Amino acid sequence: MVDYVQENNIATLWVNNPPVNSLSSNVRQGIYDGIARANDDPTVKAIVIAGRNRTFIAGADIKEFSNSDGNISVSLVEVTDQLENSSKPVIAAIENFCMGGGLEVAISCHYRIAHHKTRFAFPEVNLGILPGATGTQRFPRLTSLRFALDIIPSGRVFSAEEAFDNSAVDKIVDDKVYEAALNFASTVIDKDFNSRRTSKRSPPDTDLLGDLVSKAYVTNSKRFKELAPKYCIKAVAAAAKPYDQGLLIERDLAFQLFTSGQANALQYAFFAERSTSKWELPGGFNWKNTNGRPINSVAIVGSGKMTAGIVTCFLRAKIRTFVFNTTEMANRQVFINSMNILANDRKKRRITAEEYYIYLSYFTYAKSPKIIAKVDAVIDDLPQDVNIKRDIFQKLDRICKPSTIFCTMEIEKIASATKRPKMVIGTHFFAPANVMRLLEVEYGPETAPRTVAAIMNMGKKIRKVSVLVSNRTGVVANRLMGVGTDQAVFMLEDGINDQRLIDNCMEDFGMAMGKFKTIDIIGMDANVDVLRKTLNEQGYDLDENRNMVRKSLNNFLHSYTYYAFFKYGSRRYPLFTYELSVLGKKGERNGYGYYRYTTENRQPIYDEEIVEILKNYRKRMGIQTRTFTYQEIFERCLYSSVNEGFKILEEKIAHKPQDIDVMSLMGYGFPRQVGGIMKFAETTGTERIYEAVCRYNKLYPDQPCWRPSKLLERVAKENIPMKYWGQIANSMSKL
Ligand SMILES: CCCCCCC/C=C/C(=O)SCCNC(=O)CCNC(=O)[C@H](O)C(C)(C)COP(=O)(O)OP(=O)(O)OC[C@H]1O[C@@H](n2cnc3c(N)ncnc32)[C@H](O)[C@@H]1OP(=O)(O)O
Repeated sequence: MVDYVQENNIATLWVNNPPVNSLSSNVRQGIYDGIARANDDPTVKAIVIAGRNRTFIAGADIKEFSNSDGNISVSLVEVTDQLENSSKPVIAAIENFCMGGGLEVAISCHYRIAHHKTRFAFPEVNLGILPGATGTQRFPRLTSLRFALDIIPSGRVFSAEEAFDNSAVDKIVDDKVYEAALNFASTVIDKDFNSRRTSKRSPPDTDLLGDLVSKAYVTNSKRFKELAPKYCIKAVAAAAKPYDQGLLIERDLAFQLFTSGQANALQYAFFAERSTSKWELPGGFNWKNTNGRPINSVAIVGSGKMTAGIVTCFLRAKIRTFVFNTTEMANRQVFINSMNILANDRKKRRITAEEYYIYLSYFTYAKSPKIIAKVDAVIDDLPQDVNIKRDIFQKLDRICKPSTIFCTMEIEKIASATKRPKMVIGTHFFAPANVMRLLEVEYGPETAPRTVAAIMNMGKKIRKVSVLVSNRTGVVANRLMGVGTDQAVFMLEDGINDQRLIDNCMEDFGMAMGKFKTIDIIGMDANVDVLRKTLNEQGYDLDENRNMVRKSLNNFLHSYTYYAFFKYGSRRYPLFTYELSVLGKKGERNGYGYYRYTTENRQPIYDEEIVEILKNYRKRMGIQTRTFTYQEIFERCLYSSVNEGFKILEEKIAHKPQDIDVMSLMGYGFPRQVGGIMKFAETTGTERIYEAVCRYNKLYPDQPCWRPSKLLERVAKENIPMKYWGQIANSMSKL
């Protein structure tokens, strides 16, 4: 784990713990013992600490936080103290990742040499903790309170150049960092390095503490539903005190965070996100035993609201991207929109000017389908008309090379229209595609495992978190969270006179956005399209029937029929959204939705008109209003999604609860500090949720989302821990 190598009078401690050299217990012990050995050896005059696997250290071993292997070794605090107190100078040779505990190790050394491409960060805040191995005390002393208050509460990654500018590293090299560190070590041998002991210093800007702390509170306020950002600020502020006092404050705050449920949920989310790439198919094919051809070129066919967002994902990954539309104007518009997205990235310094031009050079117009004949994948962005899609994909089937994969959301309909059903798969991007990291990948009954492998690898290449699901009815993430949205609409219809009440309840819980604000952002049309499609599949024409009713608005009999129609058999549908859309409300896009929006300010404004429309609607529908408790709002919006999540598992649409959690976190702004909708179920208690689901099922028999999932029932009754839910679902007979 840590190799000790001596060359002339310099000892090197090589940290070797692939893939990212995390500071597991053996590594900590290895560094500690290595420093002691070098200090005891009179032939050693200086020590270099470096990382094998072409990286320094990416931090503490996160797995050990919740799952200690029982191996008692030194703590990271003891390691950092041991490094600083070394009687011989210690030089850190830093490359690739220097994060969290790795950065705490580096700043406890006496000198730091870094490769110019190193990525530095204190990402602890994203795991619900703080740099509790003296990082909050040493970092501001080495750099400044200003820089530490920028870096530690935000967790943002910073470059070697920024590190150098803020005195976090002493030298940057373009190549061979280890050799540079050895050379540097030979220049400091026998020199006094006492002033290099970080804990002995004071931050250079303690006089500015008040202003800096206030600024940090303002900058990070959006994340204050999480405890860690606030605690990070408090801990860094304590660096203005004498070191020992500051350290006590750091320990106290770190302990509180470590034992909080939020830290547990955030660390769970870290691994859940990574677990989605370990996909499995029912036949035993999986990410390990299946290879897919690399996707080096794609064609996006058609253009809509999301096209430019999707295109830029591929451009940023340097994948040749063809945009194929029948009109030159449509192609040009996609190019302009993509250019605008990249220009914004450049403005915000997410990419350099050079990268901007390189990325754009991967864009190509395709005026004729022949130009895209050799692409590795075609992505469907055509209008929602299945006949148009089938027609175009039939043509492409004849033109494209046999290995070209077709990505569409209409898997079965396109598969049956082509001679390559094995090469047809679903890819669902979430809007805005250039920002949202979730990619839902859907396999159909005939999709080949190697097609799945190719598209899952493509997802990784374009930096998406790809979740594999089986194709049944539409987008799985929408199904998961959509049931909660329907509940919100029903409660509004049934008596809540202020949409903000439901939205505030969800935002207080930590959702990025309330249910009605989400409908407005996604767009009324998109929401209504789902409803229209569902009813159409059952032979019911939503618009035709509404027109019929409109002609006789005050006719009670007709209204009653309308209501009965919409209950459609015994099922209730969230029609108020449709009602608003018919009145011309499109959501944020045209400024009118459940809220109002102005062109200057896209913040939702409460719209009293909604209550008036509601009152008329209720009258027409014969709805008797009633009151709602906060608890009912909370339970109906969230527990309905939990029940749906269990159904998605038992129907084998998703493979494991982590996949469902990632969909809720990355597709719908579920609070990360709760871990995801399934983790929420575990924390709340499945028994409690099951009881509520059964209760609502009795109360609302016209809402099928409350039929209790068999899996939830079993898990609740037998009190089964979450780690077995996927296994149990897989062992249940297919529904
Ligand atoms: C009073 C108590 C005092 C104790 C104080 C302790 C203070 C210190 C705390 C910490 O250091 S917390 C950890 C801080 N570091 C991080 O959060 C970094 C996490 N890792 C990443 O962000 C990324 O992995 C990366 C380093 C940027 C690399 O990204 P890349 O996309 O290249 O690879 P990944 O797929 O993300 O990871 C590969 C592989 O490695 C596993 N892994 C990564 N980091 C860790 C880690 N810190 N601990 C354990 N495992 C880690 C990751 O899960 C992947 O594994 P597999 O999924 O492939 O099995």
